[in-house]
Amino acid sequence: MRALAADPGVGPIASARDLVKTYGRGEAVVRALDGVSVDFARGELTAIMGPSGSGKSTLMHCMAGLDTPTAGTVVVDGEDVGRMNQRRLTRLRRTRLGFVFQAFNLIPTLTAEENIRLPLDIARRPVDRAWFDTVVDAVGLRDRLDHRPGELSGGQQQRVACARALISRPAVVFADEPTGNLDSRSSGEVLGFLRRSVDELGQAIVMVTHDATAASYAHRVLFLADGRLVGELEDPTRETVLDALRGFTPGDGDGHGRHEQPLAQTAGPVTR
Ligand SMILES: Nc1ncnc2c1ncn2[C@@H]1O[C@H](COP(=O)(O)OP(=O)(O)OP(=O)(O)O)[C@@H](O)[C@H]1O
Repeated sequence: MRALAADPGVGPIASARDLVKTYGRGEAVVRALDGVSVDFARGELTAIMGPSGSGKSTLMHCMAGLDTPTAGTVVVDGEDVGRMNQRRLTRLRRTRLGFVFQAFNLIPTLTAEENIRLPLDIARRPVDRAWFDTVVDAVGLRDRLDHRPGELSGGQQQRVACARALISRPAVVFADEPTGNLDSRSSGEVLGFLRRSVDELGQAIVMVTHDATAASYAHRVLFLADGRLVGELEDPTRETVLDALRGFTPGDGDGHGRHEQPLAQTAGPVTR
C-alpha cells in the first residue's frame, strides 16, 4: 500500500464532553449515555466495547450526528456538531465522515467500482484517481471492480464498503460491528485493512465491536457499561481484552462494572 502523509493537525479529530442521552420519559426513561467525555485521536483505530445496551451504538450515533444528545457537546474535525442544522449535518456526514455497518449496505445493481465512488457521485465531487487506486489496492479489489455485490463474498462486499467509506478521505470512519456478519477469515481481511488504513493512510477509525479478536486490531479499546466509560486498554491483545471483559460483572448493582486489572478509570476525558 502506498503511504500517504496524513494531515497531522492538532488535537483530537473527534471529542465528546459530558455527553448525556436519554430516551423516553418519566418512569420509562433510559439513560443510554450518562456523562461520557472522550477524545478520539487522529491516525488511531479505537474500539468501543461493552455489554449489550451499554450505549456503544448511541455514543457512535451521537458522535456521527445521526442522533442528537440530550446534553453535552460533540466536536468533529473542529466543528460543533450540536450547533448544526440538518442541512449542515447531512453535509458533514457526506463529506467528512465515513460509515461501515454490519450489513454491508451496498447497492446491488451497481458494480464494486460504482459502489465505491457513490459518495463522491452523490456529492458531485470528482474522483481523485490516485486516491481511488490507493484505496482499491489497499482493499485488494482491483480484479473485482466490475463485479456486482451478489458476485462477491461477504468479506469482499465488506471491503467494498470499507473502500466506499474511505473514498472521500473522511476525517473519521465510524464502523458499527463491521465484522459481525463475517467468518473469521473474512473478518481478518477486513480488520487488517482497517488497521492498515490507519497506520499507512493516517485514517482515524472508531469501531464498535463485541469481538475481542476484532478489538485486538485497535490501538486502544474503550469499555462502556451502563452509559459510562469505565476503562480503557492501550495496545490490546485478544487476551487482555478478554481479561478486561471478564472484569465486568453485569448487574452488580452499582452500574459501573468492575475490572480485575487496573484499567484507567475515566473521571475525565479519555485521551491517548
Ligand atoms: N431509539 C431508542 N429508543 C429507546 N431506547 C433506546 C433507543 N436506542 C437505544 N435505546 C436504549 O439505550 C440503551 C443503549 O443502547 P445502545 O444501542 O446504544 O447499546 P449498545 O451497547 O450498542 O447495545 P448492543 O451491543 O446490544 O448493540 C439501551 O438500554 C437501549 O435499549
